[in-house]
Amino acid sequence: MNQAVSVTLLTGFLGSGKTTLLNYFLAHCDNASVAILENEFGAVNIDGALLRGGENVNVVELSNGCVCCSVRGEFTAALREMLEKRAAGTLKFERLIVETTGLADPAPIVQTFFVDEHLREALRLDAVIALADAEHISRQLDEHAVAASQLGFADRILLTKADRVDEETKQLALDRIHRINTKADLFEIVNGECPEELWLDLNAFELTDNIDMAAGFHVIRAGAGQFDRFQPFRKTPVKRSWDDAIQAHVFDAGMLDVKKIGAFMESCIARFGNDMLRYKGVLAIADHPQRLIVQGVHKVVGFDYGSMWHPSESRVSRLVIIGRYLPIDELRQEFAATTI
Ligand SMILES: Nc1nc2c(ncn2[C@@H]2O[C@H](COP(=O)(O)OP(=O)(O)OP(=O)(O)O)[C@@H](O)[C@H]2O)c(=O)[nH]1
Repeated sequence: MNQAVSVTLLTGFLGSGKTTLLNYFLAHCDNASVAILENEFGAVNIDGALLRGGENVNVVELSNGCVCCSVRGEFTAALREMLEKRAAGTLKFERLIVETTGLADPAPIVQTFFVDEHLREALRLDAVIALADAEHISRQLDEHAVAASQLGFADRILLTKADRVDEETKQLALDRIHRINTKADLFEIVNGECPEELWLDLNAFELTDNIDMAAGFHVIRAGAGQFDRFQPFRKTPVKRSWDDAIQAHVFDAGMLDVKKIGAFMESCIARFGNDMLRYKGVLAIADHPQRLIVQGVHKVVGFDYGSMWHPSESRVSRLVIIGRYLPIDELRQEFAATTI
């Protein structure tokens, strides 16, 4: 049986540089056995034609709508078909990259990978990568709610086209992005030049025991061989703003009562699931030797016991919710009340 295929979801508003990034990757990774699922909004798929396909590259196109809404069934069907061909040996790929339309909300697409049992087994969603055009992102955020959703969902954000703007415009774009997503590391890339280590195989959806949150905000100019030279950009307190309603919230506590935390999660999801874009938690449960890992997208949630606590460790719980319009103070109180 084949191993689960790693899937990278590439999002970002229209013209943000998704195809350019893909082309750079395809041009520099000779041995990549990759399938690309392209979704173009409109009857003619232009991006598919713009991609430089190589011998090991399979481009599958989905047109006539956007995977997040009208063609979601087609999206699932296309994924299934690709997997069937892979199993039959007629389509060979070890990695799948899904390039969504610039108008797609990533939420329903991500959910597809959680909900569909067959896809869940065969595919492993690696990360959501969002591209943001330094020149236009501020205006796009003002005018299109989906642009904020794309950034809010991202595990990693790549700032493109900074070569086209002055330092002040770039700073404004960075501030704006940071207000929406404090969780994702941010890198600056120009013309798609990005080492694959920066956007592939990030394991962002792994039910791991570590939640590396709020570690700061890093910007680098990702040139050849330079990607290990991180330059911490800044750590500003998160400012709230009416138009950037998506926020990452971190909830910390000690040991939790399993029934209380279960009831809290259930009620939180029932009331606010639609506005909880993503959440992840590593929880310390009283009288249980293992970490409890929780992970979800909107109303789809999974719980799993992870690694054992070491006797010398202090058992602490951390839950991160990325969402919009959440009554955070109320949720903090409720979360705190689940401790023993
Ligand atoms: N100056 C500059 N131009 C860029 C950069 N990245 C992409 N572009 C250009 O921006 C335009 C749009 O890039 P695409 O890669 O087609 O953007 P996309 O996100 O695939 O666009 P959609 O498919 O419409 O969503 C192209 O003309 C690219 O050459 C960059 O870093 N700097």
